[in-house]
Amino acid sequence: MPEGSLARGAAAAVHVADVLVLGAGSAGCVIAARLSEDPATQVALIEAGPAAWRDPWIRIPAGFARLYASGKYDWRFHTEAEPGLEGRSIHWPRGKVVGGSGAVNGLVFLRGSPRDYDRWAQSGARGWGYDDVLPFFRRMERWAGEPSPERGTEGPIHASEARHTSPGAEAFVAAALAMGHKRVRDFNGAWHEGAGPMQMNVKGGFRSHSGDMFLRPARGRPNLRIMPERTILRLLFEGTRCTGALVQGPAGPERWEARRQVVLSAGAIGTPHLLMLSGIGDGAHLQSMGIETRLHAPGVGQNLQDHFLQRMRYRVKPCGTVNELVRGPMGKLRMAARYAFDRRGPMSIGAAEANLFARVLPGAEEPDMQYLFVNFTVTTYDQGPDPWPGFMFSACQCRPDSRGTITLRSPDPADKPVIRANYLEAASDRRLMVEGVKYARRLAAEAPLAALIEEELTPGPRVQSDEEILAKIRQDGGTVYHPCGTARMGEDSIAPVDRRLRLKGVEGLMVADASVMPLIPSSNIQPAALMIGERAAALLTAR
Ligand SMILES: Cc1cc2nc3c(=O)[nH]c(=O)nc-3n(C[C@H](O)[C@H](O)[C@H](O)COP(=O)(O)OP(=O)(O)OC[C@H]3O[C@@H](n4cnc5c(N)ncnc54)[C@H](O)[C@@H]3O)c2cc1C
Repeated sequence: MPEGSLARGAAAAVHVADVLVLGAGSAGCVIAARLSEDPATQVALIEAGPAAWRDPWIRIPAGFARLYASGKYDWRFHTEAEPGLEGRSIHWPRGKVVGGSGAVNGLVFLRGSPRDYDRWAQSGARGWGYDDVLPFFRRMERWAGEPSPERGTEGPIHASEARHTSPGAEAFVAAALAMGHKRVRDFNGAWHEGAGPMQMNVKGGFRSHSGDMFLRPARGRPNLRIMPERTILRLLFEGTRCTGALVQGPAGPERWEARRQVVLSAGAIGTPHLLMLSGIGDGAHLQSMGIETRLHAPGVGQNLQDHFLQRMRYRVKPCGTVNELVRGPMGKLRMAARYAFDRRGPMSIGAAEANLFARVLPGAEEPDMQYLFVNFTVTTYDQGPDPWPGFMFSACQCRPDSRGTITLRSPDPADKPVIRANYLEAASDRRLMVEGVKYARRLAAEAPLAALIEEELTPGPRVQSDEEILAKIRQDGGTVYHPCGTARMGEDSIAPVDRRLRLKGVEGLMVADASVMPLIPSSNIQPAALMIGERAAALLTAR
């Protein structure tokens, strides 16, 4: 196999562990921490990014926007020119740091709907229905709200309702109630339709992520080696058994060997990329890249799903939006002082402050759109909040039908893979997005919001017909950063991974991250990635 431009130096230093976890992201940190609870199991965890658990911009919830704009800890992926978006290429940030995307994400902590997991089971991931996965959702979380059989209270990831509600967020929820929605008591409970304050993975005003909450407390264990700043180049094999990985370390190439098990947790982009670099993927594609096919697995890199969104941006009357608060040093100082005083205020909020799940299409049997309220507007994140009072909410399709692909650009591990999201390819997605914008306008016209809004900035008042709305969505729509499904579980012959997370046709290789999701959950997907990490650890320890 070609090693590419990343591999330098001559002989690789050899390291051995019982279990080798590849990728210290949301799922990988859970797996390494859980497996190393057994002192007899030697665990090694390999990660490309640094161990920056105490970086204040990771810890402060509002820091996500700064990390996003700066590109710090980001793999900086981009899609190809998207045909459905007038040829625009979309930035796909992915965490490159211990904690992975969970260390840089927007902290929205929603599992999706119980039905999502029943659909997983129906699609061929038997044993992953809601009743099967619920114990693992409960195991990883520590919910600070009202106790319920659906919620865990003893896990490492802290979850709570937003510690701050702005007048805009209150108006958003009130407008949804005026439309006839119910106020949701627990968005991670049995049924989640309606509106309410956002749940976030926050502990005492700080981000609670698996790098910090699972891995950091485990780092003193003599049987756990955490190896940051190492790029995995490809997997190693003996016959049909995966035996380890070739890694580019700070001082040269390293061979990491697993006596018992390799767990690939490099995320929805990294996992299929590494599989293909290792000769596991569609044979014709691998051949076209000059890579010898070890296993013809045409499902690797297929079935890519993501949540697409359209932002509804508003210029509003002065009402305590972040746009107003950050204007001038005094505003910033006040926000910082408030946060320093009691860890509340706008800096305690991640990507959204309030939420609505709604049925938009006539006859829908369950919510098909998610609306996320944000107490600021940006034209682009790198410019920061707009210079006028403003807030926005995103209309996100819960379960898109369009499917994308991840393929190789070259056999060189240093070359980023080719990402095609194929947003809006399915006619059903186009229709729902258009209806989603129209529904958002009805919400904005309800008295509590209408009293604050001065002007719709995006899509804008000139955009009225369905054709105009769709054209605007193609020009302006974006992503909630939830790629998944690129090495899906299933029983059919195309699904690369079985329901025990084993890569089919290879021994000793488990895949455990967002890539195994057969179908995208209806809302933000990190809780599901954490749940997969818990389940993977349980599958490995129950041998
Ligand atoms: C900007 C942003 C905002 C988001 N907002 C939210 C949100 O608010 N709520 C929510 O639920 N979800 C959100 N998400 C999505 C969520 O964070 C991810 O879906 C989830 O963290 C994925 O977990 P994972 O374990 O599959 O992969 P990741 O957490 O991405 O972990 C993969 C790890 O593998 C490492 N890796 C990959 N390739 C290699 C290699 N070759 N060598 C060494 N290491 C490698 C990566 O560096 C990374 O640490 C967001 C994501 C982003 C990027």
